[in-house]
Amino acid sequence: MSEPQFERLALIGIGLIGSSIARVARERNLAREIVVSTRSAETLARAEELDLGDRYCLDAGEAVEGADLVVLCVPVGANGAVAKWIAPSLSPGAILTDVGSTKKSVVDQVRPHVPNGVHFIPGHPIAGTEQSGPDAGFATLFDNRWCILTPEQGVDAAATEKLSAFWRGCGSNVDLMDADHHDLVLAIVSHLPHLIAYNIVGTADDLATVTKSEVIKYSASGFRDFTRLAASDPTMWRDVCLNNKDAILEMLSRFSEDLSAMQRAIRWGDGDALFDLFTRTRGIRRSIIEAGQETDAPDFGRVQSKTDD
Ligand SMILES: NC(=O)c1ccc[n+]([C@@H]2O[C@H](COP(=O)([O-])OP(=O)(O)OC[C@H]3O[C@@H](n4cnc5c(N)ncnc54)[C@H](O)[C@@H]3O)[C@@H](O)[C@H]2O)c1
Ligand SMILES: O=C(O)C(=O)C[C@]1(C(=O)O)C=C[C@@H](O)C=C1
Repeated sequence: MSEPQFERLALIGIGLIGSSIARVARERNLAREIVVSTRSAETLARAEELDLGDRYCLDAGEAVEGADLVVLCVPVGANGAVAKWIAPSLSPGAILTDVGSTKKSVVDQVRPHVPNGVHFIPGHPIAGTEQSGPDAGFATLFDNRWCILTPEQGVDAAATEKLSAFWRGCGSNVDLMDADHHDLVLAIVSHLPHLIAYNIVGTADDLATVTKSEVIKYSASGFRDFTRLAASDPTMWRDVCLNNKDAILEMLSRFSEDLSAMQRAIRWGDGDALFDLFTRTRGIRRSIIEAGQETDAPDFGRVQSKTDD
């Protein structure tokens, strides 16, 4: 087996994403030592039971001491406080990154705390599930998925390449882009679908005629796909909404316009408009499958694992 790329990997936050990184890093020898830190003693104990790391610390500052790679795996709104906490303990030359679903607000929160000589390179693996907590992770989560890095101008190119190689080691393809562009793209491909799912499941639940038992009984239909997304972690998605406000509002307003156009086509019996749209969207699904971006159908049999929040 080849030498690990990093001597000491510190994971701050050990939920779905942190524990998946721990598992893949261990399995593929990406770091010589893995240090795990999270804010609750109960979750940390569970991480230890699952043998996710080599050392476990409740103190995030202690966890990052001597680490050459530090990955923040906490809800996006928590990154500023964590960065402030760990900043005095970061080693010169270390790479500091994160996995947050939004990028501009993470940069704004973290950047002011980054000491000179530490390479801060924000990141986002476009891979996940509706589950959370340390039990939910798995080593193959990042296989064949994209990981987007948003290095700021002037960041050390060798550090960016080293982090890219780490994510390739995790199984991902890596793309680099600007943080604002990331937030706009993710608003449409990830954030809006989740908001639509939360909304449709909420609407169904509010309807007096659709009782909860009927929702469960008939949910082998398309509705079930929405319930999976709508089961995603409330803390994570609250933070995504609050931290990508402008791009999400822009996409919601475009979506509302298109929904009104569809409403109009239905009202006026414009079958051609509906048929053309449905044909276009079917083509998009087919091209995603051809590009190998769609793997298995969602596994509804997975057990819901718990998180500490
Ligand atoms: N779940 C996904 O599908 C997915 C995919 C890609 C990226 N992300 C991003 O990854 C990050 C982690 O998500 P996850 O799904 O692993 O969440 P998770 O709920 O499974 O784990 C979150 C971890 O952060 C810790 N934490 C929570 N609040 C904290 C706080 N205020 N201070 C310190 N630690 C705190 C928790 O104890 C837990 O260990 C988020 O920023 C999310 O946007 C999630
Ligand atoms: O597949 C899912 O369950 C996800 O929600 C994963 C998903 C996505 O929207 O694709 C969710 C948020 C992340 O930031 C990245 C990935």
